[in-house]
Amino acid sequence: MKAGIVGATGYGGIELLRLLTNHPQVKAITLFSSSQAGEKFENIYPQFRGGESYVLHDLEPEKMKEDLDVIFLATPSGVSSQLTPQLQGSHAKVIDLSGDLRIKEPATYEQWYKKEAAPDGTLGNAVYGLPEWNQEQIEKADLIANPGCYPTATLLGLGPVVKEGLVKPDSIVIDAKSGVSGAGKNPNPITHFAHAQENFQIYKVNQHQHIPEIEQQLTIWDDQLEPVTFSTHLVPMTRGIMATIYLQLKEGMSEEDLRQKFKSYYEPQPFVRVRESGGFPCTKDVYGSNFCDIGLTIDARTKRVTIVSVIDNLMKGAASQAVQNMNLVFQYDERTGLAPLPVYP
Ligand SMILES: NC(=O)C1=CN([C@@H]2O[C@H](COP(=O)(O)OP(=O)(O)OC[C@H]3O[C@@H](n4cnc5c(N)ncnc54)[C@H](OP(=O)(O)O)[C@@H]3O)[C@@H](O)[C@H]2O)C=CC1
Ligand SMILES: CC(=O)N[C@@H](CCC(=O)OP(=O)(O)O)C(=O)O
Repeated sequence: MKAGIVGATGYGGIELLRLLTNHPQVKAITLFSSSQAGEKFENIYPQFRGGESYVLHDLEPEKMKEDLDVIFLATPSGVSSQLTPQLQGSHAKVIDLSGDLRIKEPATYEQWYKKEAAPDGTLGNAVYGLPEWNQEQIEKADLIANPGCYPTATLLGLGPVVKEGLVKPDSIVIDAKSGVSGAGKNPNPITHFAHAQENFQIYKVNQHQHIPEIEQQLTIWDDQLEPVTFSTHLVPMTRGIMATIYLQLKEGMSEEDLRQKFKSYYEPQPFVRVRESGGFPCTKDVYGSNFCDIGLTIDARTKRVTIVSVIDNLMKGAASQAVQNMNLVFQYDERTGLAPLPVYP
């Protein structure tokens, strides 16, 4: 199979290249760059020296869709909405890592992203690529909207309780934290080292663009749910997301019964690991891997449920989830090429 990566010089693109070079079904990889075509990849990222040498290519949608079997778009929002329509209509499958194709309602996308939405024909074809919950649709898809990093951690943490209609509709609060690589390779005033190190900052309060993505999936599972409170914080670490989720159940339930529900949903899933009683994951438990680890408890005093869900934002939150989706689309075992265990410490 021949794969292409657009935005290969970005953080998501680099991780895709690392994964695809170790994928047994991928025989050729072409890298595209909007700013550095003609440059050798290893000259920009010397850590890739010693392996295959890649030259960055100009984007030529007509040629790309004829030559390639799968095209990953690891580009900022606003790119895929314009580029994907030009890539459709061939045998090539497209997997978009940006937020452009996740929100079904164009006006909602435009409200939260402040950008023009993709055309209806493109949005209508895009399948939300959360493999643990959407496998059947993904297997038939030509176009995948790879979930956002925060939504991946949040939705995997909420799926088993929301899908069964167990949650009080107005009770969900999501307190999320991310490492700095979540913001991509270009520093801004918040992610600049001198500001971010030894600092802890809340940002985009009640305005984060992942809110509509999270609510869209939650209301597919339970249409009675009301808007959620979702807060994001920047942590001075390179990778990792922790979503700490608080909610109330409609009816009393023992912690063990709740844990059993999570286990029965996720036992068949190779990349979601549910902790035993008293166990809560930290971000280093999944660093560099495609795992999502989940811990949970019920407070005996308040009856509130606390669910903790961690992922590596560049892996399960972006590149490795995209490869998991590619595996499902091409009918490979979904674990293919995703062997890496977490890097620790
Ligand atoms: N970082 C993360 O943890 C996650 C990121 N995402 C999403 O994935 C996407 C990629 O993120 P990330 O890799 O972090 O971002 P980066 O900013 O690190 O990289 C994006 C790359 O896109 C390319 N690019 C920029 N403008 C254009 C353009 N107009 N046309 C084509 N290519 C362009 C650039 O490469 P070049 O100049 O070589 O073309 C750049 O290296 C984003 O949409 C992001 O929101 C999703 C989940 C997690
Ligand atoms: C730490 C940090 O800044 N993270 C980014 C994640 C952006 C992202 O992944 O954006 P899309 O999924 O919408 O493409 C943020 O919170 O905006």
